Amino acid sequence: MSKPYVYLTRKMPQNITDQLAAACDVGMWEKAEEPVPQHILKEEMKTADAVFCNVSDVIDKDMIDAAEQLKVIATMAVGYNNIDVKAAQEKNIYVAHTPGVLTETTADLTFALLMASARRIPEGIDVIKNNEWGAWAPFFLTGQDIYQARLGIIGMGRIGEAVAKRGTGFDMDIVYHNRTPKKEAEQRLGARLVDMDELLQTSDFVCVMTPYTKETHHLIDKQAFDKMKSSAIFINTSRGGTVDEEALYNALKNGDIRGAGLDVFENEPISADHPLLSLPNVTALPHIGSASETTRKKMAEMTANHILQALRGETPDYIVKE
Ligand SMILES: NC(=O)C1=CN([C@@H]2O[C@H](COP(=O)(O)OP(=O)(O)OC[C@H]3O[C@@H](n4cnc5c(N)ncnc54)[C@H](OP(=O)(O)O)[C@@H]3O)[C@@H](O)[C@H]2O)C=CC1
Ligand SMILES: O=CC(=O)O
Repeated sequence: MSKPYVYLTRKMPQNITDQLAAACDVGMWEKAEEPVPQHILKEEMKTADAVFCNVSDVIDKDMIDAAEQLKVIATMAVGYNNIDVKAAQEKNIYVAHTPGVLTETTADLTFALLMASARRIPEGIDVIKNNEWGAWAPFFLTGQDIYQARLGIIGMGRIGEAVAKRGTGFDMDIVYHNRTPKKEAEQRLGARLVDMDELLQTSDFVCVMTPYTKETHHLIDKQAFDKMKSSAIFINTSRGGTVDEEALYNALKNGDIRGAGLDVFENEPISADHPLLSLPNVTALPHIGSASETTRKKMAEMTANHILQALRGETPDYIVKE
């Protein structure tokens, strides 16, 4: 009997392909830093039993409908907005993802962005590298205090809570907005549920940690920036689409808010000539929230394991339920 066929959309380490090869025939896009072209992925999906994908692969209804024997789409990510989950469910195809394992690593990066933006660290680095460091000056590169500031978290889920926990170490006053209250987090972190307007109007740091859905598309728009304090710093490590980037650019340019720390963009990779990147008060990173070696290895192992589970006829440990 022939083995099931799994297709990996990026080059993965040998231990991962070995793990899969013990039970499957393995096909792989051999480049680690370049996504597989859509037409190749669609062709591979027609005959694959399993797909090992990531945040940059768009897996739409057409591709899912054309798949003849697909049993699982396993993404090496917690976010799955790039996959048409409904179309997969209609064909009883599992969509598996990697929640939890990347929570602390992503919270670390989110807090790093917050600190870098507040204390103008990229600008300081540029000053040194460009040989622009003159005499000590009383108000040179003065930033914003983090300790005892108000941290507003939109989307108090796994990562939101982990960011809030870091905030407690800085004696921050934590408020959050969610569709459902998080009583346990409130007690543990001293966080307070507020409505969106109060969060936007009173927070020193506004941090978005929701998934990207129809409901959160451009959740942070011109009206939202208008409500924020002119000293507010906006942090986004969720998905670029939760924010209207043109409104963000205008808010930063006009001084409606003080700065932004961004790990995600509407179009990734963002082009170097994107207007947002011309602003000194933007700290931008290339979607590296979960990018520690340990965490990425765990995510890859978890993804491979989900595939093996589905191909054995078991339900993968973490499937998306919508
Ligand atoms: N930059 C990076 O590299 C990474 C980015 N991410 C992003 O972070 C996201 C969150 O991950 P994780 O914390 O594990 O997910 P969770 O599902 O644990 O948390 C998401 C939270 O958002 C809340 N939420 C959902 N919709 C809304 C809404 N419309 N308004 C307000 N709150 C909302 C949910 O609560 P409720 O439903 O009750 O409202 C939930 O508490 C991922 O979906 C992904 O997009 C994740 C990892 C790395
Ligand atoms: O963006 C990364 C993810 O895991 O989601």
